[in-house]
Amino acid sequence: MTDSQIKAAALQGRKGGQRIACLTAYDYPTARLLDEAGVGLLLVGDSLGMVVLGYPDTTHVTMEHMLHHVAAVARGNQQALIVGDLPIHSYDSPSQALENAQKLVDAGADAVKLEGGVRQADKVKAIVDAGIPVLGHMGMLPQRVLEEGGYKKKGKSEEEFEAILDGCRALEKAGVFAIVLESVVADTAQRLTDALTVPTIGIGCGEKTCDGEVAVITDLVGAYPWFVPPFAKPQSNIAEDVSKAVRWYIQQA
Ligand SMILES: Nc1nc(=O)c2c([nH]1)NC[C@@H]1CN(c3ccc(C(=O)N[C@@H](CCC(=O)O)C(=O)O)cc3)CN21
Ligand SMILES: CC(C)C(=O)C(=O)O
Ligand SMILES: [Mg+2]
Repeated sequence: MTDSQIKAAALQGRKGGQRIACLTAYDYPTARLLDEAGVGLLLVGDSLGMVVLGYPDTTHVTMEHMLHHVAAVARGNQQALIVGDLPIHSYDSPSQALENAQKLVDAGADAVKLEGGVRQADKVKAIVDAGIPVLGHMGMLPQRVLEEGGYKKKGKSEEEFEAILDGCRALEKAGVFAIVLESVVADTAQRLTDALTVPTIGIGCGEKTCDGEVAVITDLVGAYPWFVPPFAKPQSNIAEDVSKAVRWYIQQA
């Protein structure tokens, strides 16, 4: 087993046990701070398109963007498992998915994540068969925000629960080591967590309905005040600190 596979398997082994705390990171200083604080999984999310690059959503993110930020995060990290998001249209076929997953790994990622279930199972299998760990992502899929006309909660009906479960089961079968559940109503997220053999990692799924949590680092520290999802629980206000420091600087210059 490679180092990356060992780390992914260790996280997978935490199903129902020690909780999994994950955060996004997009640059060297943040990766270094989070790794040194003991975060076990650093996600270089395509959310960087919004909170770092200023695009209105994640559909503008390219492989070039991802490679640039994965490399920076890898330079700041020692212990954590680094997961790189495959951006929209970088995994339209199994061969393209594998080629781009390998590029993320060459840039410093240990694993990759892609959005969707049944339709993506063949891509996941191609990547896993090549020895690269894959994290699944179900529920609300931000790369489909334009088709869906917004960010909508998922898993509100029995049919939606069944559809998400089918997708998760296809991902499990294809070999993912865990699955991110995004914006799934709390009781559905809990039922999915109970039904699956791999750990679930929740965002916007309520309190402790999953085996772990992931958050966008700028939401946690209050560094991007212009788009904050309703479930964010900011623990500091970096935006205000920066404004204050800069106003002081202008004043005394
Ligand atoms: N800064 C930031 N934080 C994130 O968590 C995040 C991003 N950006 N960009 C990519 C996606 C988009 N995310 C979002 C965006 C909006 C909602 C939201 O408005 N949720 C409502 C939906 C209610 C409905 O069903 O209509 C909610 O109440 O949860 C949730 C997640 C999560 N991701
Ligand atoms: C919100 C997480 C799960 C993500 O995919 C991202 O940050 O891009
Ligand atoms: Mg993402």
